[in-house]
Amino acid sequence: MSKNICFIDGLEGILKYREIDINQLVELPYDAVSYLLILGELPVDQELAEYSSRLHGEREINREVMDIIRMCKLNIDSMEALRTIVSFISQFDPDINDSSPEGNLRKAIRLIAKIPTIVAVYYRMANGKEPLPPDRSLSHGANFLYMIRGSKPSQLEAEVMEKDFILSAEHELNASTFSSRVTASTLSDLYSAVVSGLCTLKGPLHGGARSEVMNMIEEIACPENAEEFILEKIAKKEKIMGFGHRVYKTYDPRGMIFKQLSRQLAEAKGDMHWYEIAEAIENTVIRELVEKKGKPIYPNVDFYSGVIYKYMDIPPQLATSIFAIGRVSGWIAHCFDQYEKKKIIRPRAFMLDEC
Ligand SMILES: CC(=O)SCCNC(=O)CCNC(=O)[C@H](O)C(C)(C)COP(=O)(O)OP(=O)(O)OC[C@H]1O[C@@H](n2cnc3c(N)ncnc32)[C@H](O)[C@@H]1OP(=O)(O)O
Ligand SMILES: O=C([O-])CC(=O)C(=O)O
Repeated sequence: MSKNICFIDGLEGILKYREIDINQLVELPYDAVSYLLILGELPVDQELAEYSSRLHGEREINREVMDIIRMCKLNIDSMEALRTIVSFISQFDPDINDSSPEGNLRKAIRLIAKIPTIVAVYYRMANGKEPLPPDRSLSHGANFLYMIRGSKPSQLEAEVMEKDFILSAEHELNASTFSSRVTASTLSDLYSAVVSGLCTLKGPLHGGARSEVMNMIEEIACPENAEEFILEKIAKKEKIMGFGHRVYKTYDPRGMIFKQLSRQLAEAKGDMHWYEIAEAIENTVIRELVEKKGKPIYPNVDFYSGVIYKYMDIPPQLATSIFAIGRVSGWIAHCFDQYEKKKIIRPRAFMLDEC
């Protein structure tokens, strides 16, 4: 595979997957972006139809898996359930011991297809509702919303969910992808590598920031409270969740798209409340940290995505799992790249001083 999986220019705010700009990618179906990441090229129509049909046909989970999900406690973050269940389902994969590229692709498709079902089944059980079987006729985004809600989403909501998965899908050597790659570098199996990614994504300095953003917005409650809340956090030297990035020293291009999408949802629902709280937070952070202190602390991918979930009635408990549904294609693309290298990743301890 010749094209780089990801390119980031953190000073100019440019992001590409396989040489295609994120602003173009976000207009495609998630299945096409998943194919691009994993197989290296955008699919032609027939290839996309076949890939989607394989993905949509692998969404179901078996009875034993449902029984184990039922045993999870009801009040945990869905990431805890997801991490456990992904580890559990590897034993049912007929290709678990086939590490050929074809065997790995079949495992990849099962993982990408089943992860949204696991999250939705856990969520419905935890809320005392019967789980729903996936609907093969729906896109990745629409099917996920259908499985958690029990009714088909509006076209706008389905499109926003697809775009969320695309914007979350890949980001070079972020902490969770690095974890997955390290696991793959030992030639361990794909399920193990994805479990590594899940465990690392969960932390609040990484994918876990999304649910913290939602909690913060709820705590602030109205736009007039935002400034005082943020000033207090800054005075106490606390980090503001959903802001700052190791690589971007300007506005995260995905943050910009998420902001537009959350405004679009707010306008469509005729309710600017959550959007206005978010904008008041952003204005205060930019004024206090960027303009007054010269620190490049802008909204990252986790900030306005949290606002979107408020408009789609998605609870904080699901936020990081939704990130994982998108990111799994990126983890797998990196694992495939690592499997081809057949080289163990083993940094020296002094490199930690540079982290
Ligand atoms: C999908 C993702 O993983 S995107 C990131 C999601 N995480 C978050 O939103 C959590 C909040 N943000 C952060 O913790 C950080 O910005 C990180 C982890 C994303 C990046 O961290 P680093 O590159 O190591 O930056 P670091 O933490 O060293 O911060 C540099 C300076 O900016 C400040 N800073 C960084 N982020 C923030 C923030 N969100 N709020 C307030 N101050 C911040 C730090 O306090 C530090 O100030 P100092 O130099 O005066 O000590
Ligand atoms: O790249 C990183 O460090 C964090 C990350 O996963 C992202 O921004 O999507």
